[in-house]
Amino acid sequence: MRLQLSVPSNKNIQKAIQITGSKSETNRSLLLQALFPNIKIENLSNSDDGEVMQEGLLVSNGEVDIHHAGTAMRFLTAYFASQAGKEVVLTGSSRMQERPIKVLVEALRALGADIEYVKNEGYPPLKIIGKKLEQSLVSLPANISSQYISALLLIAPSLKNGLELELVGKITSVPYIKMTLALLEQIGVQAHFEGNRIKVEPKSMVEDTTLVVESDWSSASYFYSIVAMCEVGTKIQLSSYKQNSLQGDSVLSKIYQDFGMETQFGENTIILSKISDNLPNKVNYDLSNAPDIAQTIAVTCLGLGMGCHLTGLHTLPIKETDRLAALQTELSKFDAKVDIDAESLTLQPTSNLNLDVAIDTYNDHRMAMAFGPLAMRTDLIVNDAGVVSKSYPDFWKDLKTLGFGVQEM
Ligand SMILES: O=C(O)C1=C[C@@H](OP(=O)(O)O)[C@@H](O)[C@H](O)C1
Ligand SMILES: C=C(OP(=O)(O)O)C(=O)O
Repeated sequence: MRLQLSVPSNKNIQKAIQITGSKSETNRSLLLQALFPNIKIENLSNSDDGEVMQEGLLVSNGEVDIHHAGTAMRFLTAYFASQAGKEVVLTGSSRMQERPIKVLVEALRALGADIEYVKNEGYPPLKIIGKKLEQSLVSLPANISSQYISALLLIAPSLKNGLELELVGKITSVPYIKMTLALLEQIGVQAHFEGNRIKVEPKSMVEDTTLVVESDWSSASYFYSIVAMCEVGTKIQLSSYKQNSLQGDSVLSKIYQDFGMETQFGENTIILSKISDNLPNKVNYDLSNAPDIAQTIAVTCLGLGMGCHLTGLHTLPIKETDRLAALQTELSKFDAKVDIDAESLTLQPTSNLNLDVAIDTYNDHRMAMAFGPLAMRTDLIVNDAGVVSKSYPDFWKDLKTLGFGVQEM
């Protein structure tokens, strides 16, 4: 699907949008529910990633294809490895077969798991023969993806002696690890995270518990970007959100103050308001705790004619696409000057944006959604716009609700 996007006729938007549950919280909650069936879940994500996780958890034998879903790949690897009697080949899209998983496989093998690489050493697909894992202490690198750590923590309470992890190197994407621990706590599992060690106690049964998934803050980022590019006075209400979020991307409410915005927290809602046009020329952020909003912020800066220096982006090259390279290519189509290195991106302020640029999306939902808001500033085309379904299938419909022109070509 190729979409032509154009600016809303009324740039002073006043609308309300309901966003579905966080895909990160959803996929964790689903795994916990598979281990402890008396858990109930509310406000599940309607994303492709949530669906493949749900379907994957139902399989006992045969092939499980999780397509592009990193969390499903990593969480299900740990799940199947720990389930005696299950035997699967866990595979994914061609990009998933390029996303590394060795750190997790080696940690699980050290705990006693039976996992083999079907094609290339260190990458999916994996043949997993489920076993009762007997070991309870393992050490693993923490600087590549926090998802390996969350995967181990999620199965930890179901292991006979629980689990103790020693994290080696600088820990990346820390809020996602804390989210996992917070969900364990909500179901009554005891866990401690201090320095580079995490210990999770075993638990054979949990009380009846309902996990209420907060809506997705990474999805909210695109509305922050839209409001930032609107007239002063614009307000968009999003639900269902809370001030004490488990999601690190809720840092958006602070970051977007730099773009002349304010976030008001109500009961279950946030209202994003544009309150000032007085903006700095350049902003700097370390996004090692919130890597998924890097694309949104870079495009907001482009749209507002601001520069930015974004650091802590060392995980971006192994996500749905190499996001650093993809950002550089696509931002440059607007005549922007962009420099990247292994962990940072620098965008120079750009005043005149090229017209009718066609954005390539590289099978990456966030490339499509990050550039969508730029239609506030210039008409543009988004190629393969259907990629948004990975995390936010209703994205284009919601943009239409705000008055954007969204035309299939
Ligand atoms: O645990 C999670 O739910 C996630 C962790 C992050 O990955 P990394 O830890 O690989 O940075 C993030 O980018 C991803 O979208 C979701
Ligand atoms: C990196 C992402 O997802 P995953 O790693 O779960 O595929 C994302 O949603 O931005």
